[in-house]
Amino acid sequence: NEVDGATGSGTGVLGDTKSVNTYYYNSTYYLYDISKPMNGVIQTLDNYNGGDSSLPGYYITETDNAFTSEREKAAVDAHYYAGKVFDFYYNNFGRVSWDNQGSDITSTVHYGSNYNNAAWIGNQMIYGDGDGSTFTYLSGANDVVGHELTHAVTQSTANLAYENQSGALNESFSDVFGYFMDPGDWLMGEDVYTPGVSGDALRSLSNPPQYGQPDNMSNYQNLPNTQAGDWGGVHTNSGIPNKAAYNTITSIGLSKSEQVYYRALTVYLTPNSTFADAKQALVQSAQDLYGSSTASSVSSAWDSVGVY
Ligand SMILES: O=C(NO)[C@]12CC[C@H](CC1)C2
Ligand SMILES: [Ca+2]
Ligand SMILES: [Zn+2]
Repeated sequence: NEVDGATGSGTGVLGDTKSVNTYYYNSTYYLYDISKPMNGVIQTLDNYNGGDSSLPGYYITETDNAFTSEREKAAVDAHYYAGKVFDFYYNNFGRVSWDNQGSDITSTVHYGSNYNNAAWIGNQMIYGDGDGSTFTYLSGANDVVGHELTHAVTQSTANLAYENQSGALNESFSDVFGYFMDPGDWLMGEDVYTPGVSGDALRSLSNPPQYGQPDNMSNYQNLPNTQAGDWGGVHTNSGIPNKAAYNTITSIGLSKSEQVYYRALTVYLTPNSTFADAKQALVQSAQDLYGSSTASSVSSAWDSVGVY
C-alpha cells in the first residue's frame, strides 16, 4: 500500500510550514503516516467536541493535501513531531515505535477545553489547546512531544511507578528525552509556554530552581503521595535527576548520554527504582558502553546533586 503514501504540507502551531506524511484514499488525503518501517501507523485525529467521549476522535482530511487552517496547526505539529520521535528512537536505538513492537502512534489534538496539559493515556497521546495564556496548543513543542512519547517508552520498559522517587525519575527521563529531541536549549516546553511572554519555560534542566524545582537532595520535597501532592511531587523532585542529567550531558556529551540513558531505561531500571538506583543504572550503562572514565563522570554528575 506504499503507493497510497503521500507528502502534504502543513502549517505548525508557530506558523511555520512543514511537510507531513499523509495517506491518499478515495480522492482525499489523511493525516495518516504509513511511511515508517513498522506494522502500525502514525495517525493524528481531532477531538472536535473537546470531551474525551469520542477518543481517538475524527480523521483530519484535506482534498488538496494542504493542512493550513488554524484548527489544523495543532494536528500538523502533533503528527510531524511524532514522526521525528519515531525516527529518533529508531535511528539511535533501533526501537520500533514506543513499545518496540511497531504499534500505532495515535495522537488526538484539541482534547478537552482550554486544557493546559498533554498526556500519554496508556495507548495514545492527547494534547490540550492550552488557555492561550499559560499554554498555546501543546503539540507545538518538539520537547513536549518527546516528553510525552517517552512516557510511553517508559511504560513499556522500566515502567517506573508514577509516585515519589520512581515517579520523579519517570518525569525526568521524559524531560531528558524531550531535551534529546530539542538539544538547542536546556528548557522544557518553551515553545508553547506563555505565548505572550518570551524566554520563559515550564522547567529548566540546567537550572531547575529557576522554575521552582530542587536541584539537590538537600531540597527534596516530601509531598503527599496524592493527586493534590502531585503523587509525591513527581514534577517537582524531577529537578534533581534533571540537574544530574545536565551535569552528565555537559560532561560526557550528547551522543554518549543518549545511549547511556536509553540503556539505563531499557535494561536496568524497574518500577520502584529510586534516585540511587538510577545513578547506579546510569553508571553501569556508561561502564558497559564506554568504560570506567565515562562511568566515573556519570557518578560525579550524581554526587553533585547529593545522590551518593
Ligand atoms: O510534565 C508534563 N507532563 O507530565 C507536561 C506538563 C506540560 C507539558 C505537557 C505535559 C509537560
Ligand atoms: Ca526545549
Ligand atoms: Zn510527564
